[in-house]
Amino acid sequence: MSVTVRVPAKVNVQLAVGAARPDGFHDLANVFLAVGLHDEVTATPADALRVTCSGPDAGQVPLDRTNLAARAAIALAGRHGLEPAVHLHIAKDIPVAGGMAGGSADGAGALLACDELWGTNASREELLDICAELGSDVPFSLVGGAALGTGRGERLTGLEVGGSFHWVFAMAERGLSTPAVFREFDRLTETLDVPEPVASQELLDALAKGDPDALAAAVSNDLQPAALSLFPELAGTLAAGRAAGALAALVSGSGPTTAFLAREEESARQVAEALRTSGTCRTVRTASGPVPGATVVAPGR
Ligand SMILES: C[C@](O)(CO)[C@H](O)COP(=O)(O)OP(=O)(O)OC[C@H]1O[C@@H](n2ccc(N)nc2=O)[C@H](O)[C@@H]1O
Ligand SMILES: Nc1ncnc2c1ncn2[C@@H]1O[C@H](COP(=O)(O)OP(=O)(O)OP(=O)(O)O)[C@@H](O)[C@H]1O
Repeated sequence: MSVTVRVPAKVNVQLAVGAARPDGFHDLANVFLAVGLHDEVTATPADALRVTCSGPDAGQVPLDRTNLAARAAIALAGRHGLEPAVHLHIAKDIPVAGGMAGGSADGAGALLACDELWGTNASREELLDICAELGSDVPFSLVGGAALGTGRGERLTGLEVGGSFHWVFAMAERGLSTPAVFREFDRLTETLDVPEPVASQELLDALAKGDPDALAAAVSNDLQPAALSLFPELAGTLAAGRAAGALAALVSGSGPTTAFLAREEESARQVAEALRTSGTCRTVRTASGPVPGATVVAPGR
């Protein structure tokens, strides 16, 4: 018997960042959109906890108890008085350390897979609680679609989206550490008055209408200057996508993946092709969103 769960990546269409809090985290107005790049997590009974990973970036994924999938299994087992005796296999297609919540997706996926495998029947509320303990992005990986995250990004309100948006993602030659990008944000804003983060009404309206031009005019990422400061070559990738006709070009979350919004599927393909030949990135993918969050795809024997 094993259970497989499919979990999407995310792009942040707005990431408004407040000043550092006493606990080191930052309050956010974080508008997430789940996009059609997926990891799959398969949970199979085993003698002891074990994590394996396949896919082009598998070598960069830790296979010990720091892996978010392992931490999710340990957290669920702990709450239900069980041993986390499970083999978790991650089929990884989401770029690692790319700002697309790849590790978070695996945490949410493992949690749902183990809940199904062990019959723990955790309520949605308990699952979301565990997700929030694992990381700020993990609750969104569970729910998917589109949502506004407040607090450190873990308190979610679902958003209506009136259509599908077409994206191109350019993966960079190396990763960026999320804490390092937030630290660089703190350094760059040290002498500034950082306002309270608020969601943009124009952006929420654009999502609700499904209007790519309006969304392109409203996207923003307060972490972008920090990501560019740590990884200046990303400016060249953003320029190449804009020159190829992208409606908007931005760093995805803490980066270094860059995201390009296109009006339709065909123009997304053209932007992707231009980026592939630009020599400014490692690989290029297209994906649309919103898509559903963590979903059981194969419960079975
Ligand atoms: C940049 C985003 O991906 C945007 O969605 C998220 O804010 C980051 O979410 P995440 O990777 O799940 O982050 P966590 O594992 O919760 O935190 C990693 C580190 O990022 C920083 N961090 C994260 C979230 C937040 N609201 N403020 C922060 O300052 C902290 O240094 C924290 O130690
Ligand atoms: N299941 C996992 N998959 C990938 N990385 C993981 C996983 N579990 C832990 N990690 C660690 O987390 C680091 C960040 O990886 P991840 O792919 O989650 O970054 P990210 O997509 O930038 O995250 P976010 O967008 O949530 O900030 C990796 O360098 C790795 O050491």
